[in-house]
Parts: sequence; C-alpha cells; structure tokens
Amino acid sequence: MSGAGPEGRAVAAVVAPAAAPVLRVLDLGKEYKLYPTPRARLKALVTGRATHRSHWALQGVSFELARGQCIGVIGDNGAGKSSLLKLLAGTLQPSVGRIERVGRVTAILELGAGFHPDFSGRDNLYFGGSLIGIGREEMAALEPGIVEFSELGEAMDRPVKTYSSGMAVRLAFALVTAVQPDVLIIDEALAVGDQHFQKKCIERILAFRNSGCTILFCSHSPYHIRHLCDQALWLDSGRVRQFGETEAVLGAYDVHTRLRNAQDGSLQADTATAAQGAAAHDAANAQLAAETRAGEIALGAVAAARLAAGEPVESASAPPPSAAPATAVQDAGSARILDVRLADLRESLSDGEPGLLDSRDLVVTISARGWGAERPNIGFMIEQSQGVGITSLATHEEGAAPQRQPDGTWRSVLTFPKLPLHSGDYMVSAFLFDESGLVVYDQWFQFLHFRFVSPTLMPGLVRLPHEWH
Ligand SMILES: Nc1ncnc2c1ncn2[C@@H]1O[C@H](COP(=O)(O)OP(=O)(O)OP(=O)(O)O)[C@@H](O)[C@H]1O
Repeated sequence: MSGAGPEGRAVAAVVAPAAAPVLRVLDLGKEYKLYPTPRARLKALVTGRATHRSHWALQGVSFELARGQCIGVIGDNGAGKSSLLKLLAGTLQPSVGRIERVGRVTAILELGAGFHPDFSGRDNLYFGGSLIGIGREEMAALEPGIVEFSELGEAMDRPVKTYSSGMAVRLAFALVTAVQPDVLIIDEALAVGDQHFQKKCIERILAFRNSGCTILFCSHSPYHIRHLCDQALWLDSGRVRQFGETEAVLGAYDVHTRLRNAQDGSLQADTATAAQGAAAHDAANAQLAAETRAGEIALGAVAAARLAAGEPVESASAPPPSAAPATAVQDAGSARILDVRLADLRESLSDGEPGLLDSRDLVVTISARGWGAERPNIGFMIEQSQGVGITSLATHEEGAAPQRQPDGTWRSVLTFPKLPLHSGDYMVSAFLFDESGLVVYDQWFQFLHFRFVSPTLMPGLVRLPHEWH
C-alpha cells in the first residue's frame, strides 16, 4: 500500500501478510426494538420493563475479508444490507457477535449528513475529520488536496447551509476519501454529483482498489457488482444465504428474484389487501427490475443514487419520442447520446403503434459526444414489448470501441444480420458510458418501439443459432 497513511495503516501493512483478513465478522446479530409508541419507549426506559417487539435485522452473520478483496453485498429490500454496512462502519453497535477490523475503515454512507450547517466548509473539514480519526495536524496537511478535489474554491469559507446538496456531497466525498483506508465501505451511492464529479469518484475508488484497499460495496445493480467485485455476499432476511465467487452468487440471486416476482404476481391476484401490499412491493420490484435490466448494461447504481437523492433518473438529454433523428444540440460540456437511428424503420401509421422494420437485418447507428478527449463506450439493449430482456451489448464488453468522427463526436454501428427474432413488438434502449464502463453518462431507456415480422412463423422468442444432425 502506498501513500501517507495514518499510523494504524502502516502497522497493519507490516503485521498483516498479503492474504490476512482485514475484516472478520463473527456470529453478528442486530436486534431493533420496536415500541408501539414513543411513549412506550420512554416508559420502558424509565421502568426498565420490556414492552417492545423485537426485530432481528441480522442473525448469525460470519465472514472474513482479505486485504485487496472487493465484495458486493446484495439482497432484497429489508434484507439487512444497510444495517450490516453501518455495523461494519461502526455507526451502529451489534446486539450480539463481534467485528474485528485491521487498520482504517472508511464508510461512504449518508454523505454529508454529519456536517454542521452553521460552520463553514473548511471548519466542517476539521470537525468532520475529528469524527473519522483525522487530527488537526493531519487535516492541515490534507486540506489543500480536499479543497482541490471538491472544487469548492471560495465556497469553502461559506456556511455549509448555503451549499447546494451537490456541493455538500462533493465536500463529504473529498473528506472521507482523503486518506486511503484499509477497508472502504460504500452504500449504494457509487457515484455522486454531476458527470465530471462522478468520474472523479469512480477513479478514486478504482485507484484505492488497485492499490490494495478492501472494498465492501452494497448495490442493487448487478452490473456494477459484476464489474467491480471478485466476490459477492447475498443477504436474505438477515442471514448470509450465499458468499462466494461473484458470478455464481449473482446467478443464484437472479433465479431467486425471478421466482419471487412470479410468486408476487400470483399473490397479487389473491386478495385486495394482498394486492395493496404487493403493489408497493411490485413498485419496488419494478424499479429494481428496471435497474437490473438496464443495469445489466448500464443504469444501476448511478440511477439508484439519483433516485435516492430524489433526482430524475432520466438523463439530462431527453430521448426523442420517436425514431426521428435527434438534433445534435452542441451545448457546452456534458457527454451525451446525440442520435440513435434504426435503418429501414417505417414510420408508424398510427399513434401508439410501433413502426415496422422493413428489413431482415437490424442496423443501429448510435452517435454520441464524449467527455473531453476520452473515448466513451456505447451500449444497446433490445427487450420484448412486455419488458422481457432479449439482448444487451456494450462496446467495452466486446473490445469494439466507437469510432471518432471528423466533428469530434463518436459513432458505433451495430448490425444484427438476419435478425433472429420471432414476429413481435420490441423496445430498444441505448446507453453511453465512460471509458471504464462504470460511469453511465447518458441513457435513452426504452425510447423506441419497433415491429418485426419474421418470415418463419414459429412460436417462441428468438431463433437461436442451431444445427440439425
Ligand atoms: N432503526 C430501525 N429500527 C427498526 N427497524 C429497522 C431499523 N433500521 C432497519 N430496520 C429494519 O431492519 C431490516 C433491515 O433493514 P436494512 O435497512 O438494513 O435493509 P436493507 O437490505 O438495507 O434494505 P434496502 O435495500 O431496502 O435499503 C428491515 O426489516 C428494516 O425495516
């Protein structure tokens, strides 16, 4: 490990061999006490008599993380992911069990929540730093780097209450990541703020990972877990359901999610009350499913973070309502999709009807503006009109970099010869990523429907490549 770490880190680096655990969790449990009213809670405190109902958010959780591992934590809503991360970060105390940590543990949890609104950004650095183990002297040395990373400039001397939420988050991220930790805990918000800052955050996290920091990352996005993590931990109703190689755990979790969604569907039909609950659950699932599908090639944590922050998931550039070519608006700055064009697509004859694809081949041309001189990546997805995913492709997955055009924009042409789909209506989405494939700059999600009539009239969804003998 490199850099000017705190004493604890230097000692850990000497004492701990390469694969020694930096985090050991032993039979961990967290009980939340639920009181019927605030008054009942007060009464219980005064009289010492238990009037609460007990809810175990975590039970019997044990695992070890070695130095340099990157672990993704997945699980349904309420499975206990946030509780686990807060326990590991030390902001919550376990009810039973033990956590052994080596060196510095830093958590990117509720960013900026601990700032004092009346203090300036600069004063909050010292105040916040003392809470995460950075003393005055160390902070004085770190301050210029933090100010530079947050790009707050003169705003550093203004009270934090005058900051926009984006500014507060920038300061918080710069502060908590000012010193490379031994263990970094990230809850959902993988990237924060605008495109430019998201990219800086991801680069810093990747730099930590590359120099041996252990990362624990909780996300609803299989895409990001797949790309970042070597192992995954699946929490189910507060217990470890599976812990192991990422792909195997994500595969098992995917089957579980599909079965649960199917079950929810049938429950919904049963009773009116169940329907109400299931609708709420379904809304969460629909969001999760949308994130998961899109996240398979794109959306994921970034959208989740935007949703959590109450920001619209739609990107800055609204996709065009039809196949009509988008105008390439050359506003300054951000990377964005400029145009997605399907060749041989007939114009729709009536409202709500998809246009007919007038060819056996599907040829898609996607144009985009990148970020500075960086070569971006492009993704494309086809779904059946009922939302069944058919295929997701991305240039960075296949080493098929977009081509730079003379006007500085980027273009990819994706061809599906003899489109192997059966007759039906389909939806397409396009995505724009950064060079690493981790930052989603822009997405045109389910922005266009098309109808395809296959010359072979057979039931099914696709015509798979096949051989008869
Ligand atoms: N402060 C609290 N008091 C009481 N119950 C709580 C508290 N915090 C969480 N819980 C409960 O503990 C369980 C686990 O919650 P937790 O937030 O850890 O799950 P999660 O997996 O992070 O969920 P999500 O994906 O929805 O964020 C849930 O049933 C939740 O309702």
